[in-house]
Order: sequence, then C-alpha cells, then structure tokens
Amino acid sequence: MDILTKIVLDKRKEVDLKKRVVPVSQLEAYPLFERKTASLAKALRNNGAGIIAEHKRRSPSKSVINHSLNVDRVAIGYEKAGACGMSVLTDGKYFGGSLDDLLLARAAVRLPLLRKEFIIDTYQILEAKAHGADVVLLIASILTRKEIKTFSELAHSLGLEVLLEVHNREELHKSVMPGLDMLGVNNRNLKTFDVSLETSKSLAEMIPNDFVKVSESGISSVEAIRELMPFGYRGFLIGENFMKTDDPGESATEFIKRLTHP
Ligand SMILES: O=C(O)c1ccccc1NCC(=O)[C@H](O)[C@H](O)COP(=O)(O)O
Repeated sequence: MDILTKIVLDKRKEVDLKKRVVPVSQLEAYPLFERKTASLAKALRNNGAGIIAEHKRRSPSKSVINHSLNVDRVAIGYEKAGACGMSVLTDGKYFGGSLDDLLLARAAVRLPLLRKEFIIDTYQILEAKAHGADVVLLIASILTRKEIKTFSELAHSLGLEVLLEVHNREELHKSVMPGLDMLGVNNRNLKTFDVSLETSKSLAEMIPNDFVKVSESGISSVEAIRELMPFGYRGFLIGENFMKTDDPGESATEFIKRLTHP
C-alpha cells in the first residue's frame, strides 16, 4: 500500500473518532470561528516574492527535519522575513504537527495561515476555521470532483480560501472548476517521493490564468524560483529548506532578500 493511501485510511479513523469527542456544534462555538479571515491569494498577487513558508517537523520522505523549535517563534520569524503566508502541517502521525500548532501560529502572527492537512471530510474544514486558518488545502488525488466542489463551497461559506493541489494532468482536468482560489502543483510525487520542478513547468500552461499558480515542494534555491516565475507561478511553498535550519525565520529572511534584491 502506498503512503498516501495509508495516510488517508488513518485520517478517516482519526476524523471519525474526533467527531465523537468534539462535535460540530462545539467547533462552531470556538471564538476563532467568527474571525474575519485574511486572503493569501491577494497577498500572492501583490507580493513579488510570493513565499509561503511552512512549519514541518518531520515527513514521510525525510523523517526528522526539526523537532526543537516553537511554532510561534517560527511564525514570527516568517512574518518578519516578509513571507506572504504560512503553511502549518496539522497531521500528527506522519508530520508531527497538530491543531495546537495552528492555534499558536494564529496567536503569534497576522499572516494568512494555510491548514496543511489531508482533508477528506467537511469536519476538518470546520476545524480549520475554528483553529484560525485562512486557507485549506484540498488534494485532488484523494478527492472526487464532487467532494472538491462541496468542500470548496463549504470553505468559501466560512470565509476560507482554497488551495487545490494537483500533481499531474489527469488530476488537473478532473478538478479545475470555478470557485477555487489557488492552484498548487506539487513537485513531489506523493506516492514515490520523487521531486522535480519539471512537474510545475509542464502543467503551468494547462492552468487557467484566473487561478493564482503555486509551486509546491522541493524548492531549495532562489534560482529555482527564478526558473518557475516565467511559467506564471506567483506562489512558492517552501518547507524543509527553511525548517532544516536552527532559525527558519532567519533562513527565510536571507532567501527573500536574495530573491527581491538580486
Ligand atoms: O513531504 C513529504 O514527504 C510528503 C509526503 C507525503 C505527502 C505529503 C508530503 N508533504 C507535504 C507537502 O506538500 C510539503 O510539506 C510542502 O509542499 C513543502 O515541501 P518541501 O519544501 O519539500 O518541504
């Protein structure tokens, strides 16, 4: 069984259990549920650097990346660096994240926050809103077209934006529809973990121009971003490259400085 299938099977069990402990009515009563969200799409359209900096402790492809940092310090560092937004991995089993990470990042910064999660149930979208997210990730390979439509409608009704992630042409054709805010191309094949920027380059021209294009994963240099910009990408999701250092905020600062002042 490939890792993505395994993650999704575990996620279904996890969500079923959570629903019994924290019912929707309780999520809707969280103070953050009423919060007015910020727009990541707008920030990416208006900011030359377009960096979405990620908080990621470990991953199936790299095991341990960094377990010694406080998420709020990382968030403050990313905000000071000039990132457009922050991605917070909330999966516990495979990435060492949690919804508390999202809450702590929310308390620390005003940056648009992406809940990076394997969303397979509307419940997780309500959870995202209740814990301070501005954006949810929908992964085309684990959802039907109907689910993508229902989930993005729910997200929008809560004021959340949607970043839809694809990895190939079939996923793109299956899932492009009005109402998505950003379209992300993941350079990492989530089944084999192979990473190639060619994935972003080859899919770029098939993405309608009304979506903000985001390139995700395996970006470790300013040169990579310069290669991707001519293909229309305005957002660049970077995790490991910042998180593997002792000070991800400082690392993001240097990176954005080099990008914007060549
Ligand atoms: O990162 C992984 O190993 C991974 C494995 C299986 C599913 C998802 C995975 N990562 C999620 C992401 O998409 C990345 O964390 C994100 O794009 C940042 O990537 P990177 O800059 O390469 O850390």
